[in-house]
Amino acid sequence: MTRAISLHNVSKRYGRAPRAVDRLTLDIEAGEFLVLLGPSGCGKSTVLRMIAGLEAITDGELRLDGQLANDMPPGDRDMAMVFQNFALYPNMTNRDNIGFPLLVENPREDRGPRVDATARKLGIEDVLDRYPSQLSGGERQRVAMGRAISRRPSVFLMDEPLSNIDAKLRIQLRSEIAQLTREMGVTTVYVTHDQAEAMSLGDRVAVIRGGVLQQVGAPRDIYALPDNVFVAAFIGTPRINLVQGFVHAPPREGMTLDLGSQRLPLPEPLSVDHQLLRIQQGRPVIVGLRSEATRIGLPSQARPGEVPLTGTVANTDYQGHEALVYVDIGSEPAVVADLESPRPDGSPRRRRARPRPGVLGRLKGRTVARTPGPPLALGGSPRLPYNPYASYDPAAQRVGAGELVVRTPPSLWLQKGAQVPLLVDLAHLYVFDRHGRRVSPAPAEMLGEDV
Ligand SMILES: Nc1ncnc2c1ncn2[C@@H]1O[C@H](COP(=O)(O)OP(=O)(O)OP(=O)(O)O)[C@@H](O)[C@H]1O
Repeated sequence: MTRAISLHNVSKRYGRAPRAVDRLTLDIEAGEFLVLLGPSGCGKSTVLRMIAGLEAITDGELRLDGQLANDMPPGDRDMAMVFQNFALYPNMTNRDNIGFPLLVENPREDRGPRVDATARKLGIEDVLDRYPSQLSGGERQRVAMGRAISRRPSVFLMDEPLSNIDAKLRIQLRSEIAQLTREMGVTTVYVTHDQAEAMSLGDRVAVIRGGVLQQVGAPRDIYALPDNVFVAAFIGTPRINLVQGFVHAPPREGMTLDLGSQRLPLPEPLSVDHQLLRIQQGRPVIVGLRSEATRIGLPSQARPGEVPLTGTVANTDYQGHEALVYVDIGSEPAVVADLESPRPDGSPRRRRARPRPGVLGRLKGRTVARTPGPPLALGGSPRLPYNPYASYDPAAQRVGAGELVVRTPPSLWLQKGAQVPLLVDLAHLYVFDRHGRRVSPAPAEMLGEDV
């Protein structure tokens, strides 16, 4: 059996603190694999714990298969949880750990066949008679998974189950989890801060920020059409290039996006999306270009839909199969607050090196993190005059200088400071308004479509 989970306007407040989860509405279909994705402290685990019944719901409704379940005891919900720290009983063998939920369910039943079948599924038959301390991290997590699946629950709740495992094994276990849960057809709610994990696992991904649901959809859809700048920045590697801009649309002249020292011309006749940008005339906007939107090429090599820019190579990041070239186009970065909020308890869980906003961005980030509704996009460092010959400043990289990341073949070696011609594919251009909402491609409601 598998069950549908429905959260309607669910909030959680701990004492007098602002809501850790703020009016969350989400319908999870029976058999669906839904990922809750967001930065540390955004409320993902709290949502999971409320679904499990381990945390009381302050406001709103939780329904399981349509039945109100706010006050249903955890034991009656038929859910199994897998945590990041494995949570195995150290003084029990792995066999007993896997069989423990079966023992609780029915002490008289012979657990052997089900434990063996579970272990076979997870490839851990050889370690059943050892203790958890005698296993590697990956094996321990498989035992934890085994304990969760042995009694065939109707829902799996997984809280960062792979975050204590090294990168290579994590990818292997990730595909094992995907296969296992699909085979079993059990509704799964999976919490992670890792967007790559979310994109590869989820039927749908729900992006949360500061306790507020930002967007929910299939991975392809939220990548292609992020509702706001936070979702755009959180999803995708390398991170989307975000720079500050202005819409320049004088009467009887072509429309351009002013990116600082350069302008991006929008080709005539204007597409519907670009026509609608006229509303933003004179207002600051955020221009988003994913790495696949930009390539190095001469204006004469432009394909239909591509427009030229120029830039200066700021840095090259050799990746083996490709190189990421950071090109300074003389624009100002748009810093998105709260992409990587520090863990409140300061514990070292899942730290990843990422460009961090400057002090101003971090301070502003704290104030907007709890802002319900669309996130604010904040300015970066003060604007400096564009100097193509200026030497590369690594500090500028850390605060997210207004550079474009361009993917190139690894054989192309570009020297720092070199001037490069760029071609921007306008099919991959995003524009967000000053509140961070996507305005191009135009959202369905702007086009008068049903949403
Ligand atoms: N028992 C608690 N008492 C008070 N505050 C809490 C409690 N549990 C969580 N919080 C707060 O609620 C907020 C959301 O926490 P939660 O653990 O749900 O976030 P998260 O997105 O799962 O973060 P992480 O990925 O770091 O686990 C945080 O600000 C956290 O400090």
